[in-house]
Amino acid sequence: MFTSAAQDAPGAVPGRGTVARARGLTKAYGTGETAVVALDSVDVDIARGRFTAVMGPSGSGKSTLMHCLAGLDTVSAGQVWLGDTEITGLKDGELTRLRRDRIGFVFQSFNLIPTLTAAENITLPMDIAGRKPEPGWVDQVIDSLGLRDRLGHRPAQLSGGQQQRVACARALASRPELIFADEPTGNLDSRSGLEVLGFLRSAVDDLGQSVVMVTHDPGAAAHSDLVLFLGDGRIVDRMERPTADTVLERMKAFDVVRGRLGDDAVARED
Ligand SMILES: Nc1ncnc2c1ncn2[C@@H]1O[C@H](COP(=O)(O)OP(=O)(O)OP(=O)(O)O)[C@@H](O)[C@H]1O
Repeated sequence: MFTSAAQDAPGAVPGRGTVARARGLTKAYGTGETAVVALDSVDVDIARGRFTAVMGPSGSGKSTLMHCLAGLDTVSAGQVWLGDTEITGLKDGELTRLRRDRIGFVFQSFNLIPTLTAAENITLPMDIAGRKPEPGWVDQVIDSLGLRDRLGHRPAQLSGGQQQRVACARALASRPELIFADEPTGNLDSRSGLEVLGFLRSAVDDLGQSVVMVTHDPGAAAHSDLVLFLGDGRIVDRMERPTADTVLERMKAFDVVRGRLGDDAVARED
């Protein structure tokens, strides 16, 4: 049975279960008059086996939310869980292991090691952990990304789209509980971007993965199942089955509100 708190949290999907969640998540940078509240008591459930996009105006707290959910940043208040593990309060070493073993990351800038081949990059986190990949799994990931004939290449010998596909394979190699993608198409041309988005989609549909993607691009968000909209450090809206047009319309509403606030500020100065 669901508690009302779980059902009310943005992102919750009854019957799915949550792969990550936060309650009262607050993150402030600095202190005193210069303090910036990047996240303001956020409650969120990330549904297992779904593709969730996070959108919002610049400075609304998207990256901060991702970093706090992924244990890349400490929180000022509140609690964060990955599965049943409360990550707020874990020691640095425990957090490092949790990120390495249970979370996959895809960044805008690929973050591949230039001296290693594609194959070595893909298995690097598992090699560091001293873990053997599940038989057949890494092969399945490599084939579904079309990387079989590129495995011996170094990053500089690959196109941007191919490098990002290697980064996706690395994120998936350990069969993580949750994959975080931070603007994964930001450095790609539209065709390569579509390939990466299609892969993240099939990682959810065909491989049973859970994905959270931060993006500025309504077209990218349209590949997700659910968009969470952040405004001023709070989740202010959610949209199931988004399309590029409906997401764009919702984002325009932020500009209208900002415009009104700007007018009010001018009026006050008068
Ligand atoms: N290290 C930091 N020190 C001080 N303030 C920070 C720091 N990181 C983020 N902030 C502030 O926190 C707020 C949220 O930032 P965040 O990067 O999470 O927003 P965002 O929605 O990801 O923005 P963008 O779309 O521009 O990347 C902003 O006001 C930002 O200036």
